[in-house]
Amino acid sequence: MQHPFVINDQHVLEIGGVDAVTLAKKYGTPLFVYDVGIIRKNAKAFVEAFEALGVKAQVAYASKAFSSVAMLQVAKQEKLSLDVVSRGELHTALKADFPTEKIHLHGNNKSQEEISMAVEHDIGCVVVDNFHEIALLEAVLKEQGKQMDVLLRVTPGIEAHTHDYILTGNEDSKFGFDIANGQAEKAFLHVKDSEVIRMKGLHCHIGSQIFETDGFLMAVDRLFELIKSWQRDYGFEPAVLNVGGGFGIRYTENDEPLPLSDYIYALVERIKAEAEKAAIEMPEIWIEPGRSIVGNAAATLYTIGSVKEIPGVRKYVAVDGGMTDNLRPALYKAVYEAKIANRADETPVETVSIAGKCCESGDMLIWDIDLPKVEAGDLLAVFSTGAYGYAMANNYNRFGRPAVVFVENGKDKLVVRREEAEELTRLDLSYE
Ligand SMILES: Cc1ncc(COP(=O)(O)O)c(C=O)c1O
Ligand SMILES: N[C@@H](CCCC[NH3+])C(=O)O
Repeated sequence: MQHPFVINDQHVLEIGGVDAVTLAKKYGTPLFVYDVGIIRKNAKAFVEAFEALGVKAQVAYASKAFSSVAMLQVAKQEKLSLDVVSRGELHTALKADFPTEKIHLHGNNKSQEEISMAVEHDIGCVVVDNFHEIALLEAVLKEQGKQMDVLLRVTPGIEAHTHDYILTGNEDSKFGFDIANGQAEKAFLHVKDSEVIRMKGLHCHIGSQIFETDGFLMAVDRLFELIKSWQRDYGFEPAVLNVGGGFGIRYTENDEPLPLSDYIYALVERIKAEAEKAAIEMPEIWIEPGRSIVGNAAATLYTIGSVKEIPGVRKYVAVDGGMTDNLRPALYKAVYEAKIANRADETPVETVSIAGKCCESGDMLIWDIDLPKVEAGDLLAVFSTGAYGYAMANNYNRFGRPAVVFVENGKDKLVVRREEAEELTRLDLSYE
């Protein structure tokens, strides 16, 4: 299935029960449109899989994929926990009145300010990443007279490259404590003896956009090797195992995502078996899905402007957005599918390339896509833009960031206002 939306009898794409032409007229373009029902369905798929297996779990939405007050309110309604990686993401969570005990702070270089804010608001846990941070956290905790649960982020030496997994002897990563070279154990020994840090368990994250369960299972095996040795040497038993995010979604026909519950069934089975072998109590399982919660829930609507044909070479179809609202094609050569939203069931007749409007030749949203004959004023819907789209939006060329609309059961609501040109000078100070 190319996209999860409906084409109505006026031949127009509908998202969450509202047609794209109406949305574009009402809110302008470029416009991120989320079908909130899909976000809820994705969240429930994880939560209900754990419930069905009777396993204690936390599904922490990785808010880096798309953070806004409305999004975090939906996450809260769906009983998710939350992974934040910055002061801004934590601030957004507080604005959304997210239960602080369900917030986990991540980051490979957390500042004293971020750590202080987390401790001040009594968040649920800090995922510690390096020795510098352990010292900062201890100092802040002592200063505020508090204690904090932590997970130790370890690098298990497994790197997932979508379909294959590479075992690297010496993990080359800016994140976490390496298991192989003993850093993880050194950090564990420090944390275990701390008066203010409570060692709750282990965390690992092997990558993103992963389509198979094998990589996760290999990571679980590595974690249990570690747990068994720490259990033998120090009597350690983890209360929590956090295996990160990375569950893959469909961008194009080359992507074949698993049902989200499949990852959970496989993970729980392996963790149960390993816990039994190690004769320890089944730990709580935490996961941190980002992309798989929001990625396929949104499309971006653009208005087509200039159409430039270079005979025998290429037809460039330019839209009113580009790398400022979707950096992924320029950054990762990411590939997307799209449709002309106002004539969504028309048969493609030509191959064109979709250009953004930034002053960069590399600002291309889609190379070589088959579309019906397009003209200025047509509406282009690019699918699966819900994760790392708005989140990585930027102001290059001083374009304002697009608006975001949530649609559910035929009702649309603006949840992030469009950034207007006047707002782009709000931080500028005069030099006259
Ligand atoms: C630690 C951590 N957790 C969770 C995620 C979310 O990943 P995804 O959006 O692929 O589920 C990431 C990003 O890769 C991450 O670095
Ligand atoms: N931003 C990336 C993923 C980074 C995942 C976070 N560690 C993307 O768009 O695919």
